[in-house]
Amino acid sequence: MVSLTIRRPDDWHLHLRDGAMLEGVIGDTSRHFARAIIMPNLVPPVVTTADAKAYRERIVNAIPAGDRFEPLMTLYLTEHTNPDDVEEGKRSGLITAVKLYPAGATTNSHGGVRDMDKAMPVLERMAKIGLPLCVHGEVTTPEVDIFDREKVFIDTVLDPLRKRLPELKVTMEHVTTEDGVGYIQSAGKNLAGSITTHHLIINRNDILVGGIQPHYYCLPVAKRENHRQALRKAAVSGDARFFLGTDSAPHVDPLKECGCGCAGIYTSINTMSCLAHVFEQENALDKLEAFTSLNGPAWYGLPANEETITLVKREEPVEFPVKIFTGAGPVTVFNPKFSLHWDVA
Ligand SMILES: NC(=O)N[C@@H](CC(=O)O)C(=O)O
Ligand SMILES: [Zn+2]
Ligand SMILES: [Zn+2]
Repeated sequence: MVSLTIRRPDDWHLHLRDGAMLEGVIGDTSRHFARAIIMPNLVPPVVTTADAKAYRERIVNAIPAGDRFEPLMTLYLTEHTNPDDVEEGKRSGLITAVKLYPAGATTNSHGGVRDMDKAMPVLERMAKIGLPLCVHGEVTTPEVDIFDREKVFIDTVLDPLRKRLPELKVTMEHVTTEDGVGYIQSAGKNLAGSITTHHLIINRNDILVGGIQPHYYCLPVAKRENHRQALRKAAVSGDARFFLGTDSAPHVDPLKECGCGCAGIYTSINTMSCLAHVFEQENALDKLEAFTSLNGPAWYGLPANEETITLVKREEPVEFPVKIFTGAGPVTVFNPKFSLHWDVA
């Protein structure tokens, strides 16, 4: 039997939601992952340190007995965010990053930033105290084609911001294009990127060919095959600037399977099996640990986990449920469309 032991992984971009959904999904992450950066796009969003403290408590209370899991909290940046509150959040150890959602870019982002100038006082403070900015890197201008939103964001928002504030550490989250990969590779310092599990596996055909496939729809939307290939190369390269952020984003099926389905793919439960498969296909199983367990902590200035997990390759396919049933309703699990043989022992 083939097996692989790596340091316990972390997820550097995760949606846990709240209430019954939180209770229904958290075990799928805490089973394998030691830590995760928790996205703040609740309704209403997590905007102050006090909000984050209360949300953290709700998360900790939902962790299944016996699991060890540390939620790393983020604040949702608005045009009214108070720099002192942000600094207090970092100093107290509660806040790991601040999240920029351009207004309207994705699920629950209407309270995000419209005018970057208004966010500058907070961003300047973050640069000063060494607090990273996580960005959903898409413009929302209606003239820009949805498949070009990431590239245009880099050219018109991210690059100018980084020139204006070179000391600000920026994580480009859920990178989906070769442009994003190239921009990160060419940046001198203070820029890294997370890559999701599903963007290593699907391209835009999976959403649109043979009928519209809502469970492959997420934002940023999956792109052409050449972009998927660029993401795979970056993920398996060992380059310390790329690490896993699953962007596992549960929505109940009725909200995805309808006339205006929302964006988000649920991958927490089978992410490690999918990733081992992808890294093996790329002849790069020796780079899996860097991607899931080493590069992320190094970027966020945290120690790598001491505990390990062992992945084993089974003869028979490992079966995952088609859906999980949460108290909020059913959530369809990401189907990679190949059989999975790698299992976390
Ligand atoms: N990725 C998604 O498609 N959806 C995320 C939001 C986000 O990360 O952009 C969600 O909260 O559902
Ligand atoms: Zn996003
Ligand atoms: Zn997300």
